Amino acid sequence: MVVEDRSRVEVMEGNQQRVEVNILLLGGRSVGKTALTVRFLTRRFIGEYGDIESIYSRVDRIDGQETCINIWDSLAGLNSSSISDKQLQWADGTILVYDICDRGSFEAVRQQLQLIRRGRKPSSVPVVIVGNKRDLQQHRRVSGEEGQLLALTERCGFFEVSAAETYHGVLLVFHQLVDLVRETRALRKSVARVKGIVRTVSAVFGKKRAE
Ligand SMILES: Nc1nc2c(ncn2[C@@H]2O[C@H](COP(=O)(O)OP(=O)(O)OP(=O)(O)O)[C@@H](O)[C@H]2O)c(=O)[nH]1
Repeated sequence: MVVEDRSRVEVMEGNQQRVEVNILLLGGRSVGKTALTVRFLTRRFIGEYGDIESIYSRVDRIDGQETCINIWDSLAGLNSSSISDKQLQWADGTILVYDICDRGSFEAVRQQLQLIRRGRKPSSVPVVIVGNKRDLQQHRRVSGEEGQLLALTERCGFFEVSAAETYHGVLLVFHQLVDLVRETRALRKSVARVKGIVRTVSAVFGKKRAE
């Protein structure tokens, strides 16, 4: 029986295990993907970021488990809702970012969600939706309720944050997604285990019936 195990568990010195989680950041232009990534990695907000697409890593201890979080900070293309197959295959979980002052970026998140979920069960692809730039309340174009409703109907996590103002909210976003990825992996493993038992039992009883 072949069980697909994407846990990528690495055994380190002293028999400690390190888990790897790949997180893909998507969203329209200038919604703050790099700002969120930099905030999470360095606790800082710089203000201006170049147009660079990169994969960054940070190691955290989450629930007593050493976890290497790899973050693919994608560049929004001309068509802000496009996602490559390579990105989808790489990601264990996705953060979809919109700017609360830009309705177009909210619609782009809706479209990206459809692309990610194409032909897959919602439970197999953990997604957290993030409304960024919460500090710019006077320019708000997307209400918190709209964001929440989208997340609820699509079974995603949801946060409104300000990469410019706080580190803690940003930390919660990344950690919630890591939790969701770990739950999904555990579920996948137990389903595979049950399928294996069912197969063994059917093989034994099938043989007995044939004798
Ligand atoms: N006021 C405010 N500005 C923010 C916030 N987050 C990001 N910005 C600003 O928004 C602009 C775009 O931020 P980026 O992080 O470069 O956005 P991006 O989504 O990576 O942009 P692309 O490179 O186009 O994909 C920058 O000028 C940031 O300073 C925020 O929480 N509040």
